[in-house]
Formats: sequence, C-alpha cells, structure tokens
Amino acid sequence: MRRPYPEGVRSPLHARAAARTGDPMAETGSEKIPVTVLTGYLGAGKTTLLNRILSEPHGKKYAVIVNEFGEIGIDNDLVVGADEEVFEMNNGCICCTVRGDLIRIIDGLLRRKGQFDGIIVETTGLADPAPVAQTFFVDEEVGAKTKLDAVVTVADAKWLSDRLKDAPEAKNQIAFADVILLNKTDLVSADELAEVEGRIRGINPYARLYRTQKSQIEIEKVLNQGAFDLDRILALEPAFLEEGEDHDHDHTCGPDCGHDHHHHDHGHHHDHGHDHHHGHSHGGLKHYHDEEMQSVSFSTDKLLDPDKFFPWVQNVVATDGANILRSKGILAFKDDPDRFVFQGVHMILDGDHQRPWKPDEPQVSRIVFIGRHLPTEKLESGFLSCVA
Ligand SMILES: Nc1nc2c(ncn2[C@@H]2O[C@H](COP(=O)(O)OP(=O)(O)OP(=O)(O)O)[C@@H](O)[C@H]2O)c(=O)[nH]1
Repeated sequence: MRRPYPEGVRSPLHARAAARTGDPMAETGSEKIPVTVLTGYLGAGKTTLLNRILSEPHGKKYAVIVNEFGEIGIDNDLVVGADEEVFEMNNGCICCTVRGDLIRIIDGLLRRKGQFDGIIVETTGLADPAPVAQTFFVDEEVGAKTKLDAVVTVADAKWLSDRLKDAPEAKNQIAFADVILLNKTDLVSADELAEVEGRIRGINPYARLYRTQKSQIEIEKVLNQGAFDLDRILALEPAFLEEGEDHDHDHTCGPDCGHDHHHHDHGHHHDHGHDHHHGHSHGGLKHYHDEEMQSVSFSTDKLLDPDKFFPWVQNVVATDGANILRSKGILAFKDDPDRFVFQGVHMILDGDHQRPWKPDEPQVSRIVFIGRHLPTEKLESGFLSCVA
C-alpha cells in the first residue's frame, strides 16, 4: 500500500524516532538497495561516467535506469555493459510522470531481489533532480527497500558557468549534489577551473568535489557514499566556508519553479518567529550563498527533544519547503542512545536511527538547509528552541 507523504510523514518519522524496539536492521535500513542518482547538465559527461562505472571489474551488478527527456532512446544504446540491464524512462513531463515511471521500474526490479547490488539512475541533463530524489522518500514501498545513496553531479568545467546563468536546472543539480565531478578539466585553463570551482562552492559547499577528465574517477568515490552519513560532508565544511563568497547576480527560478508542487502541504504556518540566539554560542550559524542559493547549518551540543524537533522541522518544510531544496541532519535526542539521521527534499522528510553514539563521540546535533531565500535567523532560533 502506498501512502503519499506529506500527510504520512508526520507519524512515520516521529514514530521511528520513538520506536526503540523491532528489527534493528529494518530500523537502520542497512539492507536497503543503494540508489545513486546521476545528474548533470546536457553533455557534461554522465554517460561517460556511467560507462566507466559499468566497465570496471567491480564484481557487482547494477541495474541502470536512464531517463530521457523528449528524446528517442539514445542514451540506453550508448551505455555499455552487456550484463547490465538498462531501463528507459521516456516521458515528456519530468515532474510527474517520471516519478510514476521510476516507481514502476523499481517495483519491477525489487520483485527480482537479490539479482543486483545497486541501482543507478541517470537523469536527463534537463532534469531537476528533486523529483527523482524525492521518489525515494515519497513512495513507501520503494522507500522501504531502497535508499538514496547519493546524488552525483557531473559538471562541465567549460560550460557550467554559462549554464548557471541561464539554466535553473544546472544550478539545482549542483545544489543537490553529494558528489560533484568537475569534468572536462582539459578544456579550461587553471584560472578558469578555479573560477568555476568557486562558483560551485558558492552554491554547494558540502559536496565532495573531484576534478576529472573523461569522468575518470575511482568507483568508490561515486558509489556507496552513504549520503545519510553526514559526518564526512560536515567535516569538510569549515574549509569550504572560508573560500569566500561568490556573488553572482544570476537569475534563477523563483520559489514556484520547483516541479513537485503538486503535493505541497500548506496546512501549517510557522510560528517560530523569535529572533534571539543571534549569537553563535551553540556552535552556531554558518552560511554561504551566491545571492540566491544558500547553505546554512546549525549545531548544538545540547540534547534535543524529539517532541519539539519533529513538529518544528515539519512546520519549517511545510512553510518554506518550496525554497528548501535539501535538508540534512544528525541529531542527538534525549533518552536515545542512537544517532538519528534525517534528510529532506523540499517538504518531504525522511529519517531513521543510524547507530549508537560511540562512547567518546560528542553528541552534537547538526542540521543543514540548502535553498533560496532561507529565513536563516528564524531557522536558527527554531532549531535551538528544540533543545530538551
Ligand atoms: N574534452 C573532453 N570531452 C569529454 C570529457 N568527458 C566527456 N567528454 C565528451 O563530452 C561528450 C558528452 O559526454 P556524455 O558522457 O555523453 O555526456 P552526458 O552528460 O551523458 O550528455 P547528455 O546525455 O546529452 O546529457 C562526449 O563526446 C564525451 O566524449 C572530458 O573530460 N573532456
């Protein structure tokens, strides 16, 4: 049975935080099939990367799902690897039909469980990755058996800067990424490369970034990244935050440009308007922005109250979800020995217990929002008001 979020999200998410019994494997989702979403603007080098992954002697079997936009199936013919099964989604409308297609294909794959180790979804260069990524949160059956491992974005070192000016999808693809391949480095000078890297960092300071030619990269840096494991991403943060801000005045789409507005939940309004805690004494506020796209993160070493946190974060995404592309967090709740990790795409949230906090590990809660026009101070004071 499928239950579309968001009305369902309240109980499952909260219930999972509360439930301390049951099968621990199911709780952590460690048996779920990892899904890698491969994105990047037209011609950036996605298929090149996919072929590279599939050609390596990794001894694993991946199912590949190719999403094309208004084209006749070409990409699937370009994908190598006779052993791999390639499924094609070919629909005009990225926003709605693709999700249905994707769910249907994955459902079919799951019925043949055990035959593959991972799923790779190559999206069209014109796709906003949000609806694809959301599928893994929205659909209950798909979400129960698969987990979004990472969004991997291939960026064209030569053309990305231009596309950031005129193609909102290109910006979203960067903003969504957990891993970025800055590809085609052979086509630009060292200065140009530094410039485009700065622009990428202006949009997304958290992703792991690799400079590549012909999408050449070790497979371990792309697959099985565990996007849920924010440690790594957040560990990188301070250095990136010091690289300076990138002020460009590109116009990108407004809050209404998202392609997933058909399931918004507008039923709640925000009431966390307090503006105290502007000081950063709790580990504080960090932000980085390029005029429109921002990343803000907060942390606290005080334990959180789940009964405060979940209503708050659900209210935040219900209110500002159109502007929040991604949210991620590692949380330490009172009376809970486990780390709770969550991530969201726009107004859809998902989360689970991950593993026990280690004895010597500081129980610091960290949360990141990536998006446009973020109400930074409101977010910070709201987050800090969730302290138990
Ligand atoms: N010079 C240069 N060319 C590259 C590099 N990587 C890929 N290419 C070429 O760029 C072209 C596009 O690569 P693809 O891998 O098909 O790109 P894609 O992102 O799958 O393209 P779409 O399917 O159109 O979205 C091909 O001709 C590649 O050979 C690189 O690092 N340097």
